[in-house]
Amino acid sequence: MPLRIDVITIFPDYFAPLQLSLMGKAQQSGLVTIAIHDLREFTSDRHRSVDDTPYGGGAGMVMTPEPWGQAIDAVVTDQSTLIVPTPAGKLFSQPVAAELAHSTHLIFACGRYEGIDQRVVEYYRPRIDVRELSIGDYVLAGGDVATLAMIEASVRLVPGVLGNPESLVEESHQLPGVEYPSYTKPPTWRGLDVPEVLLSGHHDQIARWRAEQSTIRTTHNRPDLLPGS
Ligand SMILES: OB(O)c1ccc2cc[nH]c2c1
Repeated sequence: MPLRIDVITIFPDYFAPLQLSLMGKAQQSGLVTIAIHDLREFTSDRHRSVDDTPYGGGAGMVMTPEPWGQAIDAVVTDQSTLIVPTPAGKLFSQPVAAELAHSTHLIFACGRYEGIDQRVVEYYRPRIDVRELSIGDYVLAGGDVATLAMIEASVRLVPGVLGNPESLVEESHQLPGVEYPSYTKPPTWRGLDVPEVLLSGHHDQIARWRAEQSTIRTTHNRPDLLPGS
């Protein structure tokens, strides 16, 4: 059963990259199906409007609930997970990507402006799994880029998508900490040599060096990921 993904957005063109590279191959292989829906197709006024002023005042506009209700109703099943990208959401992570990779149906609701009327989340929460997710502590102009990131991080974990599943084993955020630095040919580049141990053929020494480098890199870049932190 392929993973089905429906993306609802006012900027369908943002998702053209999903036809390229690994994401494109995943769709061609039938492991994943991805459909992009223009929210404005679900409006009923001549201006195809999707936003209005916020109750309670404040700057900006809020996305009105009804187009979202119409759009989500058009694709939702009781197997769906509705994902709403928002800076206010729980933090997306590699474990969350792994969960999504093993889902049946994902619906991404890509908000813009100041976000989507909260009643959309409230309406679907009793009916299906609803997850408000953030990709980090910064604010984008909408949920589209966050959705692209979450789709790519999740789809690459769908069994069969990556040619060599071995490459998943040692990558950052799979194991505690971040991964060791990588090198390839040439052995010397602009006066910089590849660490000698990597050319030694001593696999135990290479494994030890890589574990040390992972710890050094994690300590320097992501001490929060160190075991026991
Ligand atoms: O930074 B974000 O992840 C994000 C997500 C959704 C919306 C909607 C309006 N601004 C947004 C920002």
